[in-house]
Amino acid sequence: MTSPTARIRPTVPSPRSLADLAAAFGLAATRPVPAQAQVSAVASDNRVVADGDLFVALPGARAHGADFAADAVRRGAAAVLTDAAGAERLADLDVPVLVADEPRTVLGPVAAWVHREPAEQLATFGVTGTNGKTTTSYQVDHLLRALGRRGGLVGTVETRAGDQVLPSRLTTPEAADLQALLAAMRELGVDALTMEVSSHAIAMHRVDGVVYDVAGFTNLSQDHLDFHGDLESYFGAKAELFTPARSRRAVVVVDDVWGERMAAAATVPVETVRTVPAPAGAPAADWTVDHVEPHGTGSAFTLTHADGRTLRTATSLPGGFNVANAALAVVMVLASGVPVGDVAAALDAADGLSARVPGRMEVVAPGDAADPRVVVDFAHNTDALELALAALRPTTPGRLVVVFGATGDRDPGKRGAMGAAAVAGADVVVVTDDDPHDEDAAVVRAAVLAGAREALAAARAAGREVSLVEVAPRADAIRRAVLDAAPGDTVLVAGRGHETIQEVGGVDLELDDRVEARTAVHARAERNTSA
Ligand SMILES: CC(=O)N[C@H]1[C@@H](OP(=O)(O)OP(=O)(O)OC[C@H]2O[C@@H](n3ccc(=O)[nH]c3=O)[C@H](O)[C@@H]2O)O[C@H](CO)[C@@H](O)[C@@H]1O[C@H](C)C(=O)N[C@@H](C)C(=O)N[C@H](CCC(=O)O)C(=O)O
Ligand SMILES: Nc1ncnc2c1ncn2[C@@H]1O[C@H](COP(=O)(O)OP(=O)(O)OP(=O)(O)O)[C@@H](O)[C@H]1O
Repeated sequence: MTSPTARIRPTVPSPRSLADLAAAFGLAATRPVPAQAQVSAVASDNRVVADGDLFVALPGARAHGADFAADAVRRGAAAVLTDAAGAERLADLDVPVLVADEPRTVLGPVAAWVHREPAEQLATFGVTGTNGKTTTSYQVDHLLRALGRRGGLVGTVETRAGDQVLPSRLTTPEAADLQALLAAMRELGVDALTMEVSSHAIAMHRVDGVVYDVAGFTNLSQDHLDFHGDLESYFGAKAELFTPARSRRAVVVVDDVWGERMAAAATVPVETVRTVPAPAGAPAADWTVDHVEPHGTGSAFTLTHADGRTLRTATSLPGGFNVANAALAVVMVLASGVPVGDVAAALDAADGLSARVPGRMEVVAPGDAADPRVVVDFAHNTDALELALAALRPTTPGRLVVVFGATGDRDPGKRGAMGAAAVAGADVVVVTDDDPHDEDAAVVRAAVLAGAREALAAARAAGREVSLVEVAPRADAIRRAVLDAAPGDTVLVAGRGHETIQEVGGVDLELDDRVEARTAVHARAERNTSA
């Protein structure tokens, strides 16, 4: 995770009275607030504080923000908001200090207030779910731009505000940064915001202060249980998004039981989308997808509402799960009130849902008579890995090769399952490193290999020959997989997608799977020409 050094914020400050802020939120101050005191923006990290900011010093797992308040003031912070413990440490600070019981729970509404509720001046779309948030949000933004809107995008890969693009640190930014970003978008003339809403963000109040016009749910499967503890808590965190405090309408994919439960749990109007044949007894969905057919590198499909509205379009991304993402994106835009005829016309003009999503089923080499196809994907949990392999199998005449690992310091429970999923879905399994973080990479690989080896016996009993190798570091694994593959094979490099930094033992190493894969493809070409 790179340190924050910059953030997108409005260029023209529009200060508000600190005394009015304290009154509006019932915040006590450690000393009287001067009547003329003003704040123009909010920051919760001293490293991005600018002149006139309110610095919010949050208690955290690794530090208390109060430790950074003096530096924040040196950088121009005009006031501090913190909890009682923080206020005790800041008795000598020479700016006003406001006190809240739970600064994290007021941070979002306070930042929205300071920036004059920017989310209310944008059409806002939020996407949550274990997998598909990035892909779906890119498709929503693509469709909104095709409809002539000036789209803003916030998510795992990047933050786009008008023509400003900044790489992302978090999938969902902290509330102070998010509200500054929304205010900057408003200033730039952006009129529609699409963003990913992670379950961490909901649980940590990062999106408090935003009520999404439309909130979408992709799916839920095992991930992030190291943070949420169990699936029910993980589900509960996501369900919070589909309440009046956080959204006005919900669109829920009901392809799995968690989707059905989410549709039932939502306390805002819900439109359901079913993209696979309904199991017996399942309630009818509002929207259904059928007539799915191969279309270029992806699929064409028909979306039909129970009231007869229908449209046919396509996504350029492979796999049934990308039909689900595309259908969700279309229904989210329809749910915002855009007539189906306008959406259909925009899709026709924009070649369907054809957003290129960095590191999501990104084709590095198309494959030809001399070389294998090489694809880089972000699949980094069991469900995603299974689906990514299944998506590539039908267009792989030769062997399906997968190069992947598991993240260190996260969710050890999913490592064996990922190893097993790789053996079940591929012909050649290369276990390597993902982002080890501070964990011993060999220990992580061993856990993945253990699950793979167990599945190997079952695969061989079923008559499938699967080869399993361990190669580290990751760059060598990618190179070896590409050099050893044959024409007609597909090499899937999974887990890191768009990422360009690998965190190993606290050190940020430059590593981009796409660059490594491309280099290996060129090495094949040189080997073939010199042969
Ligand atoms: C579990 C989690 O989300 N923790 C986040 C949380 O950490 P924390 O509360 O422990 O804060 P801390 O690091 O102790 O710092 C305390 C306070 O001091 C401030 N500080 C800290 C250091 C400094 O130099 N200056 C400074 O002002 C911090 O901004 C913070 O307000 O607040 C920090 C400051 O914003 C975040 O950096 C940190 O995200 C960590 C790095 C993280 O890895 N988060 C991941 C798990 C995450 O949020 N992932 C989801 C996506 C998940 C998915 O779907 O894949 C995401 O939305 O990105
Ligand atoms: N609807 C889906 N169902 C299951 N798997 C999916 C779906 N959409 C994408 N995937 C798989 O999950 C991976 C992650 O997709 P994407 O980045 O769109 O999801 P995400 O929720 O944003 O992930 P993250 O929160 O980690 O950024 C993809 O590379 C693909 O392998």
